[in-house]
Amino acid sequence: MGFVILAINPGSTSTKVALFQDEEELGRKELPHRAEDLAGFPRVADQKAYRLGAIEALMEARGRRFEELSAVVGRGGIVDPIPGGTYRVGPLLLEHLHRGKPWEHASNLGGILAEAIASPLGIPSFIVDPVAVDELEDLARITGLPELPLRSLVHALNVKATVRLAARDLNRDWQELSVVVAHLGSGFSICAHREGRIVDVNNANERGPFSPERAGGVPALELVRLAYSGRWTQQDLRRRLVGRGGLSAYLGTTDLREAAARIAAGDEGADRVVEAMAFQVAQEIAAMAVPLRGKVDAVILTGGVAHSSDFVARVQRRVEWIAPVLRYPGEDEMKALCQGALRVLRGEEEPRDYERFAGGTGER
Ligand SMILES: Nc1ncnc2c1ncn2[C@@H]1O[C@H](COP(=O)(O)OP(=O)(O)O)[C@@H](O)[C@H]1O
Ligand SMILES: CCCC(=O)OP(=O)(O)O
Repeated sequence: MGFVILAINPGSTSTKVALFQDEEELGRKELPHRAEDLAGFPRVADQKAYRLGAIEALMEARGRRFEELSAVVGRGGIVDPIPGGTYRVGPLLLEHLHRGKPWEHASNLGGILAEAIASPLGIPSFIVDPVAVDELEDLARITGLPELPLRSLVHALNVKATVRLAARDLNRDWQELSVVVAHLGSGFSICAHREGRIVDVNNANERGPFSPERAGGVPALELVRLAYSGRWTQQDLRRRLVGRGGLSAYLGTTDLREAAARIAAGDEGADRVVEAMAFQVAQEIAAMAVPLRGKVDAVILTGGVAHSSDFVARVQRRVEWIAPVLRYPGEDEMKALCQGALRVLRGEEEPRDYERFAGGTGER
């Protein structure tokens, strides 16, 4: 008898749901949420009942029952800084997923929804490698202002799943590898991954290259000037930096495919912006070779943008002097969630104890 696992991955405009029998995927569906349906909820956690209803309707429509499940696993969100791994959703973790501090992220709902389904059934609920994973080396935290230390915010779920894939392909143990991983999605996480830990990262919302929807690092003093110009509310400026920055700000689209079509039609401005994005990605990759002391087994490109052979080539020609470039386009976070739950259910890995790490700064 194997395990039946429901995986839930909430994003800002949809909830992805997948059902697995062990590693075998039985089905998956992306449930879209219209902006007007979410607009009535002041806080992300307030969407719990609404999204739960959508998942219940999907299960019913597919003739599946929650009672078949062995466990429910959700993408985890912004909680206290914690090391990577699979965490059982207990009372403190649940409280912190609801709290959404210092800001809210849709993925906080993953653990909340998993717990809401699992708890009445008496089965475990988990989160795996949440965006709050913090395994940084101490030096990486120092920014130049003690009151503004680097906070680790990273696409840890896909980063770690991709390192495991690369290790398999290189015939190595993933916990022995030293690699630079660039997760290139709507936001970019570029990190140094050494011996199983993300020892440095740009922070997908605040530093490093611009991305399809995020501004990345911008001139700090000019940002202060904008913030006090009276032309921006805090919320609007945040949205400009994370959501309407990067490609969106320059080209009015977050879709690299649309940018590519414009370039193919001779748009030199679009070409310049995409080239700049690749240049900044390469710069950040090179920077991440430093914490690895130049001993880099591979540079790994993953995420939706890695589907673009043109973009990969623009980055590759600037970084191939560092190490061989491996490409794992897209992501399979649903599978990664299932695998994280399975490792614990099968006793291959101990579940992590959130209480043990909560309340810390990430330094350990
Ligand atoms: N086949 C593709 N070719 C080129 N770009 C792609 C392709 N698929 C996705 N992208 C680009 O990847 C970016 C989104 O990446 P994705 O990993 O889907 O993001 P998210 O973080 O929203 O899950 C968008 O700019 C999109 O245009
Ligand atoms: C900030 C790291 C997580 C993140 O940005 O996720 P999304 O790109 O899915 O919003």
